Amino acid sequence: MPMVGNEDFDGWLVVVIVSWIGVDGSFDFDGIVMLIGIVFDAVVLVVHSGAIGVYRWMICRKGHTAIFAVELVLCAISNHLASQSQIKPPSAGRFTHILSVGIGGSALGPQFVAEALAPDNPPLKIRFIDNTDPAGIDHQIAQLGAELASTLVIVVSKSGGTPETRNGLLEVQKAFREAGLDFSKQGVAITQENSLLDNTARIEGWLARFPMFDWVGGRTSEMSAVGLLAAALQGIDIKEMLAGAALMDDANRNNVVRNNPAALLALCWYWASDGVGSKDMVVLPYKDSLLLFSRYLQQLVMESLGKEFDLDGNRVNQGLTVYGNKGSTDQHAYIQQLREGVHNFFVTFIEVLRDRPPGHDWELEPGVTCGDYLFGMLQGTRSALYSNERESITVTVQEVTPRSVGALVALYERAVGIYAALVNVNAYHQPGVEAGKKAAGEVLALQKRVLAVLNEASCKEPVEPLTLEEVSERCHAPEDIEMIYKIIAHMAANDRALIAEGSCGSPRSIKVFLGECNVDQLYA
Ligand SMILES: O=P(O)(O)OC[C@H]1O[C@](O)(CO)[C@@H](O)[C@@H]1O
Repeated sequence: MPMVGNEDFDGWLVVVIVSWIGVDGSFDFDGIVMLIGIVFDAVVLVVHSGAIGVYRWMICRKGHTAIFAVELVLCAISNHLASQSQIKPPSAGRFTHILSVGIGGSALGPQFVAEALAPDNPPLKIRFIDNTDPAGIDHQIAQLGAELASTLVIVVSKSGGTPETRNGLLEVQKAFREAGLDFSKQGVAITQENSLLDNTARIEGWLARFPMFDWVGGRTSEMSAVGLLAAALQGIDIKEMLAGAALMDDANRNNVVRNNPAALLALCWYWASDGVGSKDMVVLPYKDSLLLFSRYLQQLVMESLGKEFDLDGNRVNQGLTVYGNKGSTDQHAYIQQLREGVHNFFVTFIEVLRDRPPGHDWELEPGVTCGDYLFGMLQGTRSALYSNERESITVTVQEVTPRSVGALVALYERAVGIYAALVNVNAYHQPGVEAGKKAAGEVLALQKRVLAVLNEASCKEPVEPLTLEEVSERCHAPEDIEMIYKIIAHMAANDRALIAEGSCGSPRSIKVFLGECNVDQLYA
């Protein structure tokens, strides 16, 4: 079990300990050395392509335009914070809450960092709307209750046009109207200049707008305004986060691969999954505050690496599946299968050495603390997996601080870039997501046609309930009959269509109509 690592970066520690089972129990370091050229060519290429969130690398290069962009955001955030005492909601003494509206890369980083680093009693408590689930949105708004009046709403969307985020915004604005509040006095946008969201915020005169730059990817945006504004408002030291990320970036520029954490990590992934994603990455932080790290990594890794084609246009269907929750909790859920079942994974243990802040520990039995149990569970699971030839990587941090979290974010962002270069895919686009978005748009368009047909039949005297076949024929979409059934079942469950005969459990039995005739034909 070789051990390689980078130690003691200015008071904090990141060690990558790699345990693996080669055929002969060893690792081929010559193999790594041969890969350095590829890795570093790739890193340079990636940086030069500008298609990234590797802006910290750019910061070091004085004179690069990116430095101005990044400093602009930091400056805007600092100015905002400096003047925070003067910025008050119209109907409350001060802001007490943040409601962050965004999805994917515009939510996962801030969620992870809030869970990892927000103090127990932050100056502003954060909540998230990260879906277009009406009940989920209602829940967040209901939980805020009267404190909506002292809530800062941060709407985050790089593109400024993501439907879920737009819907969240519209729902929140409705809640503000119903509470008699002026949303524009409490709304902040983080988005690309001139996006739909940017224009909306500008025209409606929102409290503030922070820019997001084209070269900052959504899933690599935690260290941009996306992550930093919310973090700063929660009282998290964002300069320390940036310092940790910068230190990690420095380390990752080291062209001795065994001293380069991101290259090591990427090579471990490559080795463990045969460079084709043959094994899943199970991420197990042994620390409650890092619970959301695996969810954050799931997008970072899977959206970046899960690609149909490589850069030469070959169909490769690449990717690395990521899942995980936290240890030792997961030992009582699925570790049984990891130890003894199908061997289709490798584990990443995230180990945190500091159990509690200094002076707070106590021994719950002679010589043993609660944290010692957590430590023992991690080490025991790691050894048990190893003894059954299950590979694992251990990333160790001294403690969970803004600095180490910044370093972790940078470590994985860079590792993803390097791995993408190794397997020759573009880590910085997501063409596959478009297919689902397009199909969702088509479903909504079909729903409008269904509504128009049902409306017309419901306006007849007497009302004409229709079978599914009749609806699909009148929609000129017989091939979409299954989707039409789904649409009608959904509308019926929400009292927006009525079942005259039959039941949704037997699609061919149903006859459907609308409860009322809409003479204005709004659905057409
Ligand atoms: O920040 P936006 O543009 O709203 O996008 C949110 C998320 O949607 C995606 O584009 C995928 O649909 C992600 O890459 C992104 O993080």
